[in-house]
This record gives sequence, C-alpha cells and structure tokens, in this order.
Amino acid sequence: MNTASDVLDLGPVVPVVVLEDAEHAVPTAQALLRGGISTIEVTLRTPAALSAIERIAAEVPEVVVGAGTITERGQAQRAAKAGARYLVTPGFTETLLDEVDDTGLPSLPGVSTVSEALRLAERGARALKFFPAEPSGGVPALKAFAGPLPELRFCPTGGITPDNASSYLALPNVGCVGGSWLCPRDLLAAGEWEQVETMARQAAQLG
Ligand SMILES: O=C[C@H](O)COP(=O)(O)O
Ligand SMILES: CC(=O)C(=O)O
Repeated sequence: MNTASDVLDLGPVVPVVVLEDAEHAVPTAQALLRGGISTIEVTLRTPAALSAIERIAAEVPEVVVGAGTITERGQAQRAAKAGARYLVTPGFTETLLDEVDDTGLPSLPGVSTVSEALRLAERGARALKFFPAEPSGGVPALKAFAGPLPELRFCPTGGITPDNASSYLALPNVGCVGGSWLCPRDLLAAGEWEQVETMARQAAQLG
C-alpha cells in the first residue's frame, strides 16, 4: 500500500473508530478482520489513540491501521512513529499538509468543496476524504464534483450509514466510505466483539 488511492481500495468501508481504552484496540481490529474488514482508522481524539495504533500495528499486522483526526502540529509525526500506515485529516491547513507529507505516508486530506479539492489536486492529491459528507451535500454533491474533477476519487465520511452507503459506493468517483457505525463506543466499552464482527461482515459486503 503506497498511495492514497491504495487506501481507497482496501475495501468498501473504512471503520472510523474512537478508542477510549488502548486495551480495546487489538480485539476491535481482530473483530473487524474476522468480519472481512482489513483496515481501521483510529482517530486521534483520545489519549489512548497512539497506544492503540501501536498495538494494532504490532499485534494485528493484517489490518492496515491508519490515524484519523489529524488536526494539530506534531500529530502526523507521532502517528507515523506509532505505526500508522496512512493518515486522515478532517480538513486541512498548508502546515498540516506539509507535516503529513513529511511523514512519507499516504494520506486522505478532508475537503468539502470544489475549491478545496482543487487546491489539493494542485499539490498532487488524487484521493481525498469528503467530510462531512451528508451535511456537505452527500451523493448529489459528489456526483457534481465528478464533472470538473474527473481525476479525483473520494472517501465520503460523516453521516454514512448501512442504508445510504451503497448509493455513495455506486458513484464512479467514490472508492470507499468511512463511518463510525461499525464500532459504536457502547459496544467497545461492553466488549461486544461478536457484534462488531457481525456489523463488519455486513459492511464488507456493501458495494
Ligand atoms: O466525526 C465523525 C467521523 O469522522 C465519522 O462520522 P460518522 O460518525 O457520521 O460515521
Ligand atoms: C473525519 C475523519 O475521518 C477524521 O476525523 O479524520
């Protein structure tokens, strides 16, 4: 997996996960894998996130672990050091993009407008996050993006559900969708790994 476009090809759904407890990292990744999902985006929204990334990278190497919610200076470097294999940002600043690029890792920077997508295309990006997807116009917006921006592919995230995922995945400029529905906090807190596996299995079949 070398490019951002490769990240979009890891499967139809990227689980976006908030891990409050690093002890949950390995069982979550294993449950996703048993369900047929081979990637996990661990958001840097909790103190446990970097340790969670480290554990998944070391103990569940079959799952390609990414780091999401990169919003502050230094986070890209720390995530790369922890073993993240790709980086995701909800939006971007030039500083953030420079830091992400300096890691050498593939990345999905977040955009929600054509102008933002154009700025990233100018920097060489070909694969982007579309965030927050539903509030930013959803499927009709992405359909419209394809006209002027035919070379760009997207991972819409934000408001994606098992009910609307397929309408995104049917678009030629969508490689995969991101969503938190597979790994809700209450299931992780309760150690309900079989339920995570079941939802992963359903998600893996979307298309
Ligand atoms: O902040 C939101 C996450 O990126 C994923 O969005 P979601 O909870 O709507 O799936
Ligand atoms: C939106 C997203 O995936 C992130 O927080 O990076």
